[in-house]
Amino acid sequence: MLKEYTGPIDLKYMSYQELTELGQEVRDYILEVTAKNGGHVGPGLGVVELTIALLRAFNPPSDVIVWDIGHQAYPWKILTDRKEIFPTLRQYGGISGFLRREESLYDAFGAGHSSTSISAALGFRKAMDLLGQEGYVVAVIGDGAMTAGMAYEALNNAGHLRPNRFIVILNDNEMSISPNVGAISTYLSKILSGRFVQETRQKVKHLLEHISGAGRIVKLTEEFLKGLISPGIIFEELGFNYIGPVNGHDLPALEKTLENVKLIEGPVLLHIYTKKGKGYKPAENDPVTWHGVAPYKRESGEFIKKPSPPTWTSVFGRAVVELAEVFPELVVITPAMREGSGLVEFSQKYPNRFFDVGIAEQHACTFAGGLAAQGLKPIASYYSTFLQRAYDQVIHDIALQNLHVVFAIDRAGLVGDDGPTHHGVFDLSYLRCIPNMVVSAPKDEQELRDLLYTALEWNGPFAVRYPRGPAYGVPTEGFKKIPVGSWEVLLEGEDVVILAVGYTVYQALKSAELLRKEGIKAGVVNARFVKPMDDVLLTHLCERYPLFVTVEDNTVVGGFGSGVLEWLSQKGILKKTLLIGIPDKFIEHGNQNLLRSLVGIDAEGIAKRVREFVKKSELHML
Ligand SMILES: Cc1ncc(C[n+]2csc(CCOP(=O)(O)OP(=O)(O)O)c2C)c(N)n1
Ligand SMILES: CC(=O)[C@@H](O)[C@H](O)COP(=O)(O)O
Ligand SMILES: [Mg+2]
Repeated sequence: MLKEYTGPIDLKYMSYQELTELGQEVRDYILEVTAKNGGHVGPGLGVVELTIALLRAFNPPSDVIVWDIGHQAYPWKILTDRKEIFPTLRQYGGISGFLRREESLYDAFGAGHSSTSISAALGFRKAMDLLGQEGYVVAVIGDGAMTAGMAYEALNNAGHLRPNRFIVILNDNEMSISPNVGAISTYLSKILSGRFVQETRQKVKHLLEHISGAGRIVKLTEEFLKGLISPGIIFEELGFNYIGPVNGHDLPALEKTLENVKLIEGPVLLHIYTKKGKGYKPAENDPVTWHGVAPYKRESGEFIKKPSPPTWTSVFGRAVVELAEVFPELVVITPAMREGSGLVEFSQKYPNRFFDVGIAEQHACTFAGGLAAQGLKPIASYYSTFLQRAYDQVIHDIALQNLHVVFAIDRAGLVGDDGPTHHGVFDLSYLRCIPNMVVSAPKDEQELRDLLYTALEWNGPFAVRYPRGPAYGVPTEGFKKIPVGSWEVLLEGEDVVILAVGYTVYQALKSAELLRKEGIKAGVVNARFVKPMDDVLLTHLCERYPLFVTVEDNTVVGGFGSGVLEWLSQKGILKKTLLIGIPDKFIEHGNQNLLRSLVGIDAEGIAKRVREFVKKSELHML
């Protein structure tokens, strides 16, 4: 089926039996490719029927389908126009693991971060109305993504605008990455389990038994009018027509529902239920692990493990468990990233001190602010890229009030296969400019532990950022307090000094070795505090070295290097300075180390730039 498949038009002429076969082949293909490349497995397997139904009931690209996040859209890629190039998924130069407008006309709106689909779809709808364009607009959003405020901002606006031909499909698999959390998730589960209807019957029975005469009729009518009987009361009250729940793996039922929904006036919320990982037993049985995976053996579902040092994430996870004993006031908050942030052990050992708040980065931050204001020591754990969502909260709710919130920022720098939506390459720039904020990055595992300890001993907002992937395997023990703002000279030199941050420190050290073989004596400094900087050491370095180089895995725009230039300017010092970091453009997806080498922040790249810099300065070309 899939071999001969040429595009969505084919789907319209297939029988349900053929479509079932095709669906199976799509699942096989996803498994074949992700087994080699890694990627998001469970989410896509769960929406194969939905994708087919959408492509049969609608006519994209003139009908607009907006997928939330896009991590579930592998079937969409295969069945629209990327069947042949699907094996390049998440490879450098290949197709993205998310949807991107530049990749295909079928990808109406790019994403990677969650809960944007309803807003974007509403924008499409209004634009099409104003331009007099026909067609339907559909947003597909998961139950996890429905924990984010942005989804409700959009529903609120849509319920007010009440557009026609506007459909939100809530794909409910009762999972975020972890099992989904929150009161809305509980409410949705109640609908799926049929408990809503049962409980409603109980309430009606109670009314019938306990209220008599005319009062009974009035009360009953009232309750009916309040919409007590509709399982989708929340959505109905927001101005949507609620339809569901519908089995999202029953293709004929799904398709028929979509055809009916097309006829309804006003916005529609179609609630479907699906199984994450559908059709692949390992993923069905363990949807948390199989949300997103590294390469694996398809037959057994075993992971292909290469020996490597512990990840930065696991070092953080262990550290917080130990720190919880030292600091009884310590509490940890995650916006839906318990597993990815290494917090499973903490959540199990200290369930009362752990808060998964759902995909709610803004709330997580201000919630941490409240906890801190009342005397606790919150660690707000974020992926760098997702902290972007909470920028105003960091400034307005935390820094302005100088509250003691520790921001543990994982996935800083280039993350690799997820690409530009997920690279954490802006945090140094966006945090450095906030008053009261301490911004730090460890060179290795022990320093990560020490910085976390230092942060908990501090009093005010304190960020510690560290990269994705394996650290170095340096032995770790205990915790020590590091003087805030202090840097560390790792290697003395003469010709040039390299001031490096976080991941780039060891790369700078290696580059200095390479340069030494060529007669260039480079000093290396671990600039573990991006803010405040080491005033005393910097003054000394200015006297000692004719040339400065700064290195960071953050954008060069407004990052650490810019901070050094600001410092020099404030002191009135003219110093030839080279800034090495992520260039001012979005970096594509691909292997993490490949990307690091392509942007020149690995040892060879740093050595090359420093060599050219030193040569130019010798020739007085600077
Ligand atoms: C703003 C933001 N925060 C966190 C994430 C990480 N993340 C990716 S998928 C996901 C779970 C989404 O759950 P759901 O929407 O139900 O989709 P499912 O994976 O169940 O299909 C999370 C938390 C993200 N992509 N964006
Ligand atoms: C889609 C999404 O946002 C997450 O699933 C993300 O891909 C996880 O990344 P890590 O693999 O770095 O945890
Ligand atoms: Mg889900």
